[in-house]
Amino acid sequence: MQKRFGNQLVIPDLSFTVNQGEFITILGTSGSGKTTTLKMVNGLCQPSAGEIIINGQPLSKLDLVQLRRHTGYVVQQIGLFPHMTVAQNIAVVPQLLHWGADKTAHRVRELLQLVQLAPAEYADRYPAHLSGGQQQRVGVARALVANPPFVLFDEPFGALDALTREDLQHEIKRIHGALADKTFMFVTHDINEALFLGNRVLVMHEGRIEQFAAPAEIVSHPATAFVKKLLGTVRQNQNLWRQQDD
Ligand SMILES: Nc1ncnc2c1ncn2[C@@H]1O[C@H](COP(=O)(O)OP(=O)(O)OP(=O)(O)O)[C@@H](O)[C@H]1O
Repeated sequence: MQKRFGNQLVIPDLSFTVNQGEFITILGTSGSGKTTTLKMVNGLCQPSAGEIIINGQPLSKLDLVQLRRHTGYVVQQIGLFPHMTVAQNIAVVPQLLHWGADKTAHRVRELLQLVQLAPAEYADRYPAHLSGGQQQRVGVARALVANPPFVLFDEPFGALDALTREDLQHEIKRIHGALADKTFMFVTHDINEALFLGNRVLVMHEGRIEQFAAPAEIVSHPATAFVKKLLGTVRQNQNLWRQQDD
């Protein structure tokens, strides 16, 4: 597919296939088109040319309710409604889908347990009374509530401190493992995060794919000069720390 904003060709040519149950990370520098790609998969913006096919069906043929069922979306800015409790925030999509009160309450409890926020303690709190990491856990619960086959993450841990971030990286990997059939697509500009989380990593640069492969393959056989340079930044950091130790 292709994406153009005005006369700016942001994504000249992008084509890839994701299998059900994969955890794909999309790694790239700022402005490489990662968010735009995710938004096209989510139906929030349309490709200028080309098509996204889900299980043989073009995404453009789905209506709004089908789209909401089809994807969960977690973003860095979290976007929890401040005047709603944690439980009410998680219940937004069930309300849109007209679930009954009992089914919704049961599902909210189940999700809070999955993201390891004790329902008795957290269900009735307001977002302002949660840490950034806890808010992101609620964001993940909200994205999973309607059991979508796809869950998209746009730099969800970007604003968190290093330890909370590491904690949530392990959590999200555990959650993906616990929900065996779900497809996760996770945008990040952090190479360590991309290599740790993804079973395959899609490396993007200027709207094109530089490499789409398993982390071990990327590390041992970087396909392009750009990928080599990215890997080089990790080694450079390691060298920096070593110098600090001396
Ligand atoms: N609605 C829009 N109108 C015009 N240009 C846009 C729009 N959205 C994105 N762009 C441009 O498209 C390019 C890719 O943006 P995108 O947000 O997809 O990059 P990204 O890889 O996610 O970057 P970052 O890591 O900084 O979020 C950028 O040059 C951006 O300025």
